[in-house]
Amino acid sequence: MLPTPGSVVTDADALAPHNVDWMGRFTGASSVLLKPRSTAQVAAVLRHCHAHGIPLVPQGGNTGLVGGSVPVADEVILSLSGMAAIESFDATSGVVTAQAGVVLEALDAYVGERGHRVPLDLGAKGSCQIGGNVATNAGGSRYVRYGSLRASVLGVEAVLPTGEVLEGLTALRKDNTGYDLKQLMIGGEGTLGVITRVALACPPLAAAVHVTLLKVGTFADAVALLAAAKGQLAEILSAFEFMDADAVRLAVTHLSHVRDPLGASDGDGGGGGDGGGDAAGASGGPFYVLIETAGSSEAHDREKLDAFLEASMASELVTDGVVAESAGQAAAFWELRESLPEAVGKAGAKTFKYDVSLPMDAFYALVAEARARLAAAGADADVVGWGHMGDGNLHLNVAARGDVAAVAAALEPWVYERVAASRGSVSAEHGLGVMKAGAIGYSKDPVSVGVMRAIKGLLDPKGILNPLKMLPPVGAEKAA
Ligand SMILES: O=C(O)CC[C@@H](O)C(=O)O
Ligand SMILES: [Zn+2]
Repeated sequence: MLPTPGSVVTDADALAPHNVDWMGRFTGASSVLLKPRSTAQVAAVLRHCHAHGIPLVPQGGNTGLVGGSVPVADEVILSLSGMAAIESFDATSGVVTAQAGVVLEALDAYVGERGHRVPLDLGAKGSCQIGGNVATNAGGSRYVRYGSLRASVLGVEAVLPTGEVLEGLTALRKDNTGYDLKQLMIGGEGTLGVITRVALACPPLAAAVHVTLLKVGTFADAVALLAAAKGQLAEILSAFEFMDADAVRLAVTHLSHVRDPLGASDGDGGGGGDGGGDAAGASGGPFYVLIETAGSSEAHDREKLDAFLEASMASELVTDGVVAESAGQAAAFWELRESLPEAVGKAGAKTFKYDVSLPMDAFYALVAEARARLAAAGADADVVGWGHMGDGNLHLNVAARGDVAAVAAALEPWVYERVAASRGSVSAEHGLGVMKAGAIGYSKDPVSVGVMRAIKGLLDPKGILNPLKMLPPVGAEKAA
């Protein structure tokens, strides 16, 4: 099969952005990128690589945060960007079938024009691709409403490391015939197969969407607000996003286009510096909560939201808040929330990121303890927390300056041990990639890791597909 023009890239400048992740933290040294246009071409590449023992790394939008989509050494980069067709849409079921390289935002726009929405939304939507989203089982801010992609992805076509094609592109809602093999591809981080096409169930577009930004004084109040939102907003709740005051401060300080709509009225003294050991700083308060509702009736939804807000104000759970009165204002609230990864990246020489699931009683305690630990170590760092609180998913971020090695030593393995002690997950939604492969043992028992290794060995006997991602070399995992 002759390569089509542009499907083989060897020019060093053209390769450079594919050899490094977007945060600039993981760099590989691949000398070739392949850009197949069809499943048959992907299969041909994998057959060849399998026969000759050539390692390769699948790459979508390369927006991941754990170094999962860049080479560790000189693996061939297999880009799915050349497979970006939306192939079909079923107006009755809302099922869209698309090739792996379709950009999430483009897919959402396509189904949006047809009265539906993709059940996944995240900050990187402008460049991440649906194949990568499925391969990493990306979470994002609509998870609280639509749940994991594992339920919304109805079918997956994937090429196995041997070059065989797993023909799983069904659009069936129910299918209990045999093991559900597509689940190995969803969240498999490209270690078991290369996803080439997906069938995704998209819920109806909401006729009424409301976005509100609220401020609460303590983390306990944020927890109570979440319970109230789940109870009172119920089926129209479509996002419950949490940000601490220091995260918001970093965004407005480092990003000129971002504003804090509640900033001017910050009269409770906690929103200023990064703590310095005072009580407000140690607790991290105040906290911001972005709530989105999405439903079918403007009047009904607004009535529900207003009743919820009145009750929350009356009970003094909420100290301040604003409801977006235009689409532009709603977008600005989301911009504040989605700008946090970029903001924290600008605040220090090195950013440490921990994407964890924790029970509510340990959720913000992790941020507060990390802050106290680093202060005690004399570190020059901003310690901030935000996340998808409705799903128990915290993003602990540390922007470190000065002696970053000392910061690393203070954080690891302490963070992982702390999460394991709470029976949390050390990888809630970003995956393990190369960054956290060695930490798998903090969240999975040895028997589970052994079964994972056996599956990997069965499907990829030569270990060519995305090596050193997700599963560390035998014996290299740290125990809980
Ligand atoms: O940068 C992070 O830690 C989280 C990124 C993303 O998952 C988010 O929810 O903002
Ligand atoms: Zn997230």
